[in-house]
Amino acid sequence: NHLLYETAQLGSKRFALPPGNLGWPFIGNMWSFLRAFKSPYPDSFMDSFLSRYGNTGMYKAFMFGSPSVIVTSAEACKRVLNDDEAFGSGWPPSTMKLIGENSFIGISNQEHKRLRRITAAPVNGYDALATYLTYIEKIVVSSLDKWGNMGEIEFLTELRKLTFKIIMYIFLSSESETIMEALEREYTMLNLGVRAMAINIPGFAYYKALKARKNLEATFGSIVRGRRMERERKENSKTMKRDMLDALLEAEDEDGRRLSDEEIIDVLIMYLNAGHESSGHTMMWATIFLQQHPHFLQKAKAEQEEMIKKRPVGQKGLTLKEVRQMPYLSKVIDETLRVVTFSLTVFREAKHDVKISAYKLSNSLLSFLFNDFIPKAGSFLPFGAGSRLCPGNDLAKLEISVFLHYFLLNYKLERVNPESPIRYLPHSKPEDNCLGRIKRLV
Ligand code: HEM
Repeated sequence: NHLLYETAQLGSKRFALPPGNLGWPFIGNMWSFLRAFKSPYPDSFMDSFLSRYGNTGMYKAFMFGSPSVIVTSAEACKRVLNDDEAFGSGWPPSTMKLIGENSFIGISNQEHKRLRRITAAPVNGYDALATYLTYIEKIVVSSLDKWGNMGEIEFLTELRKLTFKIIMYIFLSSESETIMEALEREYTMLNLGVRAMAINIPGFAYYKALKARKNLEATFGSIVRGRRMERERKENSKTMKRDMLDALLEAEDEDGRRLSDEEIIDVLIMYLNAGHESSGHTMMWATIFLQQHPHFLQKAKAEQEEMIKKRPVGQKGLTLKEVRQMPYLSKVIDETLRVVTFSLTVFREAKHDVKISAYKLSNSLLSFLFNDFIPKAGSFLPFGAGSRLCPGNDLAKLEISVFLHYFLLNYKLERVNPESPIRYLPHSKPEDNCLGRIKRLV
């Protein structure tokens, strides 16, 4: 179920703002938000609005430094996500500083459209996915094999490295372990700052995140400059392998303007972040949930075994057609996405006052996915909707399906602390990063 927020220009004319409260001076509702999300009951944050103001689906609040409206009903969320005329990106300035002013959350709708055109098909198109499948499969098989021999591992940490390798390969053709490990560590710091209070003082998460951002900028900067030089040297070489960085370096607008290094760096920082955290966490949760429910695990495994039996003799590995015909596994992934709600919030800014239901919304807005889910067609939006629908949705489902295919057929996870408490920020995960052993089935 969806829950959107909106920053409101207080002082209504024709319509009333939704019910709610603006919390404490300066910090608004952030304290109760952080308290709830650092407790075992994150839902208590929204529950307090529900119990005080009723199930109106929209609530006035003060979040992330702005007066806001939280929108919780799927209907209202869809209205907002699909109305580009009334709403633009509205992420808090503190987040923008971390993700980049030239990234998709900082640029005009027109520029956003252009960069989506350049980047979406090469990430998510059928041909692209068919090409990536071979690489994803290779890396999933070798990673599982390696983890099987490693003893105790932080399963989530390893999965994040795995998904990071995949997105690095797609964008930069890079397979260098050292670069990857260093970048991955910086991303962990960056993300801890994204939903923290924007306190830029040594020791605070946001301060460390800004430092991580600087390091990411420096590394990507040297990668972009290096590639420009390499391309100049090999100007006419047809044998050069092309990846997303080449596409970004070649892109021109109607006036022949090319993207600057700064613009490319921000797009890379954003894509590589969005493109690995989410799928890594989803792989872990799907594995945990399946193991907690052996009946569903057996059904999911049986589907994979059945599929392999039907394969033509001589076929090695998965085909894209097979991956798209795993109805049960696909439901397992959807259910995981629904329960886990990886994208807790998205933010939008109203360009002018907008009336939704009986309420006025203005300024900026963000969405939560909420857990009192009443199944209704069109109310499940794990990848968002409208012009900012996740451009990596098919890639994500492909990665997760390939991983679960090989895991279910050959491995099991033995957790060290199956009752480990859960952390909800920046993303839900067991506190011990799912410490355990990956064991090969005999
Ligand atoms: C389970 C995995 C994933 C989930 C749940 C997820 C979820 C989302 C959601 C809800 C949005 C919409 C944000 C908004 O409306 O402001 C989004 C946007 C985005 N996602 Fe994903 N995502 C996933 C995987 C990926 C992958 C693999 C990539 C990389 C290719 C990716 C790249 C992006 C980018 C670049 C955006 C910004 C799009 C824009 O503003 O136009 N995501 N994602």
